Amino acid sequence: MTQAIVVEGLRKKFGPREVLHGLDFAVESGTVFGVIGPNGAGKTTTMRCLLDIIRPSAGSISVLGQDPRQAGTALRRRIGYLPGELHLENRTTGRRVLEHFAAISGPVDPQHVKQLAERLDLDLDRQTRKLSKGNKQKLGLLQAFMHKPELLVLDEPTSGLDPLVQQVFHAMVREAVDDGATVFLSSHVLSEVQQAADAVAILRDGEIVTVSTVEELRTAAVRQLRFNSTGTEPHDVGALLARVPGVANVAVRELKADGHTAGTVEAVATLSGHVQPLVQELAKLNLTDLVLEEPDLEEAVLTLYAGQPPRLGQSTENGQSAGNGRTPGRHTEGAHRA
Ligand SMILES: Nc1ncnc2c1ncn2[C@@H]1O[C@H](COP(=O)(O)OP(=O)(O)OP(=O)(O)O)[C@@H](O)[C@H]1O
Repeated sequence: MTQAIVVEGLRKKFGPREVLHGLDFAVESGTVFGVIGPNGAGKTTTMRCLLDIIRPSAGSISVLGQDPRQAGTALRRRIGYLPGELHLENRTTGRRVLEHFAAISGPVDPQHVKQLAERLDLDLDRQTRKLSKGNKQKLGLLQAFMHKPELLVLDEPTSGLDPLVQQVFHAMVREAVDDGATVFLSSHVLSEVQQAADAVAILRDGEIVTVSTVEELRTAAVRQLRFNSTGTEPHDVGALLARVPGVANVAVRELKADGHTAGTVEAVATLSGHVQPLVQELAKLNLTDLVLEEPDLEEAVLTLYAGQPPRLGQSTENGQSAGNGRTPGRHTEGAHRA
């Protein structure tokens, strides 16, 4: 697999203040890579460096096999960029804006533009000054996708879009990837990224905290567990749960007993990590009810934002993910509460 983006040791200073502290990551071609981080983490700055809108203070960047600082407009044409804020002239229409961008980005099929506008439900003949925030965002998306670029760099792409249009956007991303494109997108909330991304990098204060797949975040997150069982004493249920790795916060109580037979035992606990060891132990019980809730990924990410250190020994001295954070597939268990 080739790599559409390779970033090594990326640093950016604005005046004396460094806001990116040596980022290392790579994005495999034909995948969706999401960067999430709170406001001010450095997502936009990273994207602007990739596009050579601003220049890094140190480090190297390769985009589609080229150094953006050398490659100029030829590389720019192969990229579709949605900036965080699209600056539009007031006295023009969406159609004129797209014509302007098409002149820069190269040949655009008018039929494709028409289809995208229809899917996004965007009136291209409306004056841009009359466009709502969501409609401006649609126009921004349209100009990023319209020339079928090899790489899409999308800064907070779902911002301002209603849920139906967000679904259209996710379909557009899937289709672009099916056609071989690579997508690099940012968000400050995981829920927007988790639907689209193969790999997620969490950026905090100009450093990558972790790069992992959504599946790994899911495994690292804490789930609530609740079940009822019959024919077992509460302390036996408690002992059984104590044997399961990742189970914590256990509370067991007997719901009813008739004096002759053991009643129903209700257990609540939290689980972080893999479910299989739990399932093996639970199979020994006579369950009458079982709920294992969806993991709270937002909470897992917020824990990482809050600066809880990684737990799997993957952190290097300078706080970055080990192995350059390059491989989707590594993760930390910083999200574990148990
Ligand atoms: N041109 C600039 N001059 C000075 N500081 C800047 C400039 N651009 C960004 N910064 C600072 O760099 C840091 C990172 O900003 P950046 O916009 O990259 O964050 P972000 O993760 O995209 O946040 P947001 O979600 O709020 O857009 C912030 O502290 C910001 O104030």
